[in-house]
Amino acid sequence: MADIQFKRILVTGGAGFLGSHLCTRLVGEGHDVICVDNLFTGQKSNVAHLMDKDNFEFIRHDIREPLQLEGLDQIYNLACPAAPGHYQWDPIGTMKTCILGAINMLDLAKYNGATILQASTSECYGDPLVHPQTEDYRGNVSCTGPRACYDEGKRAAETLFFDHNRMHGTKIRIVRIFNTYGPNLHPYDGRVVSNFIRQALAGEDITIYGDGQQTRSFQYVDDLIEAMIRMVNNEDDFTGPVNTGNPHEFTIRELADIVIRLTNSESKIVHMPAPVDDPVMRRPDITLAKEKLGGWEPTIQLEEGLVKTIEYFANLDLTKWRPPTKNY
Ligand SMILES: O=c1ccn([C@@H]2O[C@H](COP(=O)(O)OP(=O)(O)O[C@H]3OC[C@@H](O)[C@H](O)[C@H]3O)[C@@H](O)[C@H]2O)c(=O)[nH]1
Repeated sequence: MADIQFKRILVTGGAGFLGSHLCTRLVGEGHDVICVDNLFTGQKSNVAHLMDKDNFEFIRHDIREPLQLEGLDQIYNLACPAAPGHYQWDPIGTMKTCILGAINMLDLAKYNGATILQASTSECYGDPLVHPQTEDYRGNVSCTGPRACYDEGKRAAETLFFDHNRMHGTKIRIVRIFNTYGPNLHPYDGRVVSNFIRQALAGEDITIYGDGQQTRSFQYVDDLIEAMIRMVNNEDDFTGPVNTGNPHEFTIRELADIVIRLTNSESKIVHMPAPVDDPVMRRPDITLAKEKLGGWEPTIQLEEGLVKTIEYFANLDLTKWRPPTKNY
């Protein structure tokens, strides 16, 4: 029998920010891609350019419900609202997506003998007391605060992945994704990069929450997609968890100044109250990713990535976009 080069790959959250980039890349490589999304924060327009391809299929489905599919080789489990405002809008629903979604997709992976990747998060480290964050740091996470539905949901999903692996031998991969940005971010996503760019382009006030001295490390989406693909296809059965992020760290005030400069905006900066449990600093240690993922490291630095993202936002017709919730 001829060796089949292309794989059948399920991407949950495939119409979302990250999922749409992943689907585009996998379809372009000739794989048979099934995109599942409930379209809560995902958008059909993100995958519109794939709809007429023979090797792409879109299914509107919520992974909190079981899904039966045959012949899968790989699953990328990306489905979950990721912006704090939107994941806190229905916190019980978010936790169900993390936990029931993980169980349903793990069972599907087991049934198919597929390798499954979990999109985990730097939020597993909570408001970290270790800096930069290494994978063996167990985190400083509130289990009762408003972020817990996501932080603890994602932590529980990691637990389920490892238990499935230990109980059933399911082939698992876990990446902990640090703040990521790029085209296809929802204009009303509510996270800092999309907010600042949207505000700057419209000449509206730039909303810094708190004093702006908190830090984040911003990864351009293409670098993340490369890391995820290398992770799923690694032949050492390296499960992770592995950090993927860009270790260059910026204060939120610095980000605001860069966005204002790159957009030639006349927007003013205003300060608003800091969200509860907002992490004070965040930066990935990517030593493990470099070692295990064939020397992977980010190739696109902040200004270059922001220019591409600003260009995307400048061409959006905002009258065609509906905020997923009022929290943006
Ligand atoms: O308009 C805004 C939005 C956000 N911010 C601040 O910018 C920082 C980053 O906030 P974001 O909402 O973009 O993202 P966070 O880092 O808080 O959470 C993210 O972390 C990693 C991912 O897993 C998730 O996508 C998300 O939870 C925070 O300090 C936030 O308070 C602003 O100052 N103004």
